[in-house]
Amino acid sequence: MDLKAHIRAVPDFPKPGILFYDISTLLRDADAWQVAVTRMADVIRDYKPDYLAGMESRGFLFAAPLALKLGCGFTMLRKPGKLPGDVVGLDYTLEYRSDRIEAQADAVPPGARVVVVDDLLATGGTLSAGIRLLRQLGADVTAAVTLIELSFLSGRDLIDVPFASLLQYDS
Ligand SMILES: O=P(O)(O)OC[C@H]1O[C@H](OP(=O)(O)OP(=O)(O)O)[C@H](O)[C@@H]1O
Ligand SMILES: Nc1ncnc2[nH]cnc12
Repeated sequence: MDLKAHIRAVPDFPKPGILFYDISTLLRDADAWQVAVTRMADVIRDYKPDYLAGMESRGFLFAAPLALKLGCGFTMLRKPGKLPGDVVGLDYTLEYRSDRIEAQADAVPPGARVVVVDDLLATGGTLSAGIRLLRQLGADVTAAVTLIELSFLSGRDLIDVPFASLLQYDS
């Protein structure tokens, strides 16, 4: 199946000059979503994760079904103020804004093998922050995987673990 045929490119969203790769059209098609998850699972399985960490929010749409399929736990890396209990956070800077992500302090046990999952890699800021936050918790981050990679932004240069994407775009 050609998964790219299920992703809609929307010009000038959310601001002029940005070509937005919209996964809504893929999620609407049960077969396409299933194929995407199955192919991502085939990549992730080799890293033998104990847990998958999903980046809020679109990352959850892949990380959660992948965790069920692979039989591992799922933990959420969330935008600030969403998680109850003791949390650890990390501030990071993107191309034109700064942001913060948080995890529960007991999200994964020290030494756990964790693969970080998101829908899309652009500048790499979000995924790289997720990796650093998990390391603060003592996790062994073994890989990072996304459905989409915007190769022209070279975000993978920021990712210091093995990185794989299913679909690459050059513009
Ligand atoms: O590689 P980067 O430049 O960091 O960009 C990629 C991130 O941007 C999008 O999330 P967004 O912040 O738009 O949030 P959402 O998932 O809640 O839509 C996307 O889902 C990735 O998480
Ligand atoms: N161009 C883009 N399309 C969809 N999601 C994004 N997140 C960051 N850049 C994006």
